Amino acid sequence: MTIREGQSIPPHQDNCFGCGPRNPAGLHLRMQRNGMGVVADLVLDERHEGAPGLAHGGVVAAALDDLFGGVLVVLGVPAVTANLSVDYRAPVRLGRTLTLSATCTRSAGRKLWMHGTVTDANAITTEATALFVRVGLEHFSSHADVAGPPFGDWIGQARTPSPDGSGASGVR
Ligand SMILES: CCCCCCCCCCCCCC(=O)SCCNC(=O)CCNC(=O)[C@H](O)C(C)(C)COP(=O)(O)OP(=O)(O)OC[C@H]1O[C@@H](n2cnc3c(N)ncnc32)[C@H](O)[C@@H]1OP(=O)(O)O
Repeated sequence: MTIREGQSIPPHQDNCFGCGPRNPAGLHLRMQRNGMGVVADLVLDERHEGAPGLAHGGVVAAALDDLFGGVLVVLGVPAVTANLSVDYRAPVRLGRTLTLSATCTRSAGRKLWMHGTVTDANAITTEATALFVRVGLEHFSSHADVAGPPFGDWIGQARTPSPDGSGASGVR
């Protein structure tokens, strides 16, 4: 599946907590391709509250983690989060239109390094880095049926890992 610049990223699957349209407890993220990365707007509300009037940090981390998963769709690389590190620079307020962006900064072997930010009115509130590790399709198919759309649509066309684990185009 080729996703053009500005085009919507399909949900990982309909019930994904981050981007699935069917998940009633989900964030319903809608991502678009931005270069070799993705961007999304997000408004958090009282369902996502931690301190009064502010977003729970775990929710913000989950949103960025899911955006990294969107970058994988752009790259066509099945991978999972091995490590996620979040710098909370400023409180994230509820009811604001937040801009989230994520990209892959580097890859080597099976490893991909991600970087993402949350901004509110152009000020960075949150910055995250993550290590993703490329996995075979059986990582997903051994737990559930992943043949159907939308998961199957794009994961079925993902490149199988090359012997050296490389193959993520557009990443260093
Ligand atoms: C086509 C697009 C597909 C998109 C995908 C859909 C996403 C779906 C939704 C997305 C939603 C959002 C995303 C989610 O929510 S993903 C859900 C949360 N993540 C998981 O559940 C992952 C669980 N963990 C595992 O399955 C395994 O531990 C993995 C697969 C990660 C590695 O186990 P595996 O046995 O396979 O590999 P390895 O142990 O030989 O390690 C390999 C290399 O990695 C290095 N390493 C490993 N761990 C760490 C670490 N913590 N810090 C630093 N380094 C680490 C390791 O040193 C080695 O390096 P090197 O020695 O080679 O240099």
